[in-house]
This record gives sequence, structure tokens and C-alpha cells, in this order.
Amino acid sequence: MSTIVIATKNAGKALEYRKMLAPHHIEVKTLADFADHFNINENGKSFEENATIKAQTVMNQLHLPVMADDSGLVVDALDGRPGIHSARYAGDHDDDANNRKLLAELKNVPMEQRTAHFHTTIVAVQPNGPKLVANGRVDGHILKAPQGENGFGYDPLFYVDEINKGMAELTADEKNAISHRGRAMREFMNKFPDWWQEQ
Ligand SMILES: O=c1nc[nH]c2c1ncn2[C@H]1C[C@H](O)[C@@H](COP(=O)(O)OP(=O)(O)OP(=O)(O)O)O1
Ligand SMILES: [Mg+2]
Repeated sequence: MSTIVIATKNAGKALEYRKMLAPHHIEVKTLADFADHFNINENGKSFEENATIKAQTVMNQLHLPVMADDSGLVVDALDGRPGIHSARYAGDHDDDANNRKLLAELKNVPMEQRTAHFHTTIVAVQPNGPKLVANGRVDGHILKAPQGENGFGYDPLFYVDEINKGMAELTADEKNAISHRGRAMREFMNKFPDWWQEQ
């Protein structure tokens, strides 16, 4: 069985990846499974640069195949913000503060102008092989008040256009079926067998 390390400190993401990778017989480890301290400096200018920084930093330390995910919320009325800065938009990984700031910034913006999408770039690297890149997005609108209890991050404020439901109203399987991360993951899995052979 292949083992891959997911370079994430986000428990919500880790859970979604574990669920998606389980049927593929790939063992998943995350940073929490190692005693090491990982000093990851997410100072890239794009989702791909940041995902590469995360994956590369951890691979250099562990010498194992590593995948990482950089993701965020891109809001059209805010010229694409918070984008790659989504985790530190208001507070540092403070989901409630981030969601409050989003509502405040969109206070007078009518529903038809509240279009947005979630984006994920997955990057996987291995000690002696090429880099694998996969992307996914899901389109929607920013709600005027939180809706639903599931998921994490900005999910309570995101309305998924194609299924007419709030992201936080979905079960884990329903979210993975339509989400930015689920879509990136399916592209990743299509490329995975060839990439794994090349190590
Ligand atoms: O499905 C999602 N549903 C809701 N919100 C989401 C989602 N996916 C990303 N997000 C938000 C959370 C965080 O504010 C930012 C990701 O930032 P990002 O740096 O990629 O992740 P992170 O710092 O939480 O964990 P890590 O870098 O260790 O993987 O976008
Ligand atoms: Mg991060």
C-alpha cells in the first residue's frame, strides 16, 4: 500500500482527504502523525506556489512523498479577495472572525453581485520524481447570513449554485462530490498512478 503524507495542519481538510483516499488503498499521514516541527512559510503569490512550498518543505524534512493543498475563497465583488489570504483574512485561522469580516465587506452588495468560488490547488512531490499539480473549483454565492452546521472555514456563508444548497448543509460525502477539493482530488487521482511510477 502506498503511503502519502498530507502537509496540512487543518483538521477539516485532513478529514476530507482521508475519506476520499480510503477507497484507493492509499495510507494517509498528516503532520500530526510526526513529532517533527514543520516551519512552513506560506509566502507564495499563488495557490500553486503556496501548495508547492508546503509540500516541498515537508518532503525535504521527511524524505517521503508529500501532497499539500492550498485553497481559498475568491469573491468577485472584492476583486478576488480573500483568495490566497483566506486563512488570515481577519484573524489568523479564526473562522468566525473571517466570516464576520466577509459579511461586513459585502454588507450593501445585492445577491446577484455576491458571486464567488472556492479554489483548491493540490501539489504532490516526491524525493526523486516530478511534481504533480491538480486544480478544482466550485461556483456559488456568498449568503447574507450563515446557513448550516457542517464543514469548516467559510462553508456556512457559501451557497453552491449547482445544487441550490449551502455548503455547510452538505454531508461530508455530498461536499466531496461537488467541492473544489473533491474536484482537485479526482484530477489528482487520475494523474496519481503515472506519477507514483516515476519515483
Ligand atoms: O472547503 C472549504 N470550506 C470552507 N473554507 C475553506 C475550504 N477550503 C479552504 N477554506 C478556507 C479555510 C482557510 O481560511 C483557507 C485555506 O487556507 P490554507 O492555507 O489552504 O489552509 P490552512 O492554513 O487552513 O491549512 P494548511 O495550510 O496547513 O493546509 O480557505
Ligand atoms: Mg495555510
